[in-house]
Amino acid sequence: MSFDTASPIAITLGDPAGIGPEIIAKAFRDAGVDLRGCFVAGDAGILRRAAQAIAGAGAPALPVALIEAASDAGDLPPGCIPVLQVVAPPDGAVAQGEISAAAGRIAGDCVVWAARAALRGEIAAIVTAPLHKEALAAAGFPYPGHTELLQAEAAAHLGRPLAEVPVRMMLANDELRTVLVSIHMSLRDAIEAVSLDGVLQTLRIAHRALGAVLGRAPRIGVAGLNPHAGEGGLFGSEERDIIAPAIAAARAEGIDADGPHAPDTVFMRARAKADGRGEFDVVIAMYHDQGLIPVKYLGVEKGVNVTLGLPLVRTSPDHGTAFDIAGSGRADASSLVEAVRMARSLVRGALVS
Ligand SMILES: NC(=O)c1ccc[n+]([C@@H]2O[C@H](COP(=O)([O-])OP(=O)(O)OC[C@H]3O[C@@H](n4cnc5c(N)ncnc54)[C@H](O)[C@@H]3O)[C@@H](O)[C@H]2O)c1
Ligand SMILES: N[C@H](C(=O)O)[C@H](O)COP(=O)(O)O
Repeated sequence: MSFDTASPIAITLGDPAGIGPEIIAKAFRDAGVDLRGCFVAGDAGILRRAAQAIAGAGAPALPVALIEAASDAGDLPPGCIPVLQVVAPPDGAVAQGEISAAAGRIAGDCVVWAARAALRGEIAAIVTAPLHKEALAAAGFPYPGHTELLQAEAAAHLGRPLAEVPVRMMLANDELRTVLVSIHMSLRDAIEAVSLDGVLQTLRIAHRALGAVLGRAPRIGVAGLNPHAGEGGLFGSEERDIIAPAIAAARAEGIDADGPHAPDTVFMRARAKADGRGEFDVVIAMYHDQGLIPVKYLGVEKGVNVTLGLPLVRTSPDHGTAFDIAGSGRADASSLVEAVRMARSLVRGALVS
């Protein structure tokens, strides 16, 4: 699939009770060049409040410019926040730092709007500001996060069952990438989800997506599930019975997969060294925290979340709604700016199926 690199990029508002609107306002203020051609799919009033929060009470804030259509985003000069009003304005001010169904509804509706616009080809990519999963659930969305919501929107658009549009979460910074076998589920369920099909599908998706970006087969390191990758069966059998056969099947397809490796050391082996290369281009992690802790630990300001397998480009900062600092103006916008940069490079390289 090819993408129109001149098309605008939608940044979804995120949960208005969290730091999403503030980091968006900060990104437009401090990284105007990177944000050219981007617009906010959201609510103008919430963005005005966020712009004021980062400016400080009484200080002049970055103006919000309402646009009529996504295609107007590229016409605006830097020094403003282009907003397309895609939701009804909330009744009254949304309380910051609190979970609410109303805030979850606004956050979710903005993502649905952006997903449909991207699937219709009206925008080049989606960059999602963080939403709160409990608020999303309180609003009645039957998805744990963006990834699953976007998968459902894509499947509906393509007229295919969900299982035929498999997606995976990748977290990446300039030193390390990881792709997860399973995402938002309990640890018990995640252990059950380590299946031959699930690991093999993850390897295929990572191979295809990263191959498009790197221009060669990625070197994929596969983590085990158990301590020391099972220590020869002493600490578990999933490596021998499930993960190793999945790696062998992938290798038979020409995928450069290696492992299973001890989960506590495979990430340091993959991490880029001074020459910019690590032993692996990406690590396949067996569950959410196994993969995300190493990447987030390298710096919440650097990581980018990318959904692999979608027929659209979607990136996101690697952090959440940070209710503890929402409204203070202290939130760091770097990861959002990285997510915009990553979205642009993916639009150019088409890291999608
Ligand atoms: N892309 C997303 O939508 C996304 C990503 C991760 C978490 N979440 C959701 O966000 C909610 C809160 O999650 P959490 O508390 O576990 O993680 P969090 O990332 O919101 O916060 C963890 C810590 O990091 C700090 N922090 C986070 N982002 C920051 C930034 N940009 N600048 C400065 N400090 C920052 C917070 O203040 C907090 O101390 C949950 O509902 C979670 O599911 C959403
Ligand atoms: N798993 C992600 C993280 O911890 O950063 C986060 O929950 C976002 O997930 P979605 O992109 O599916 O909303």
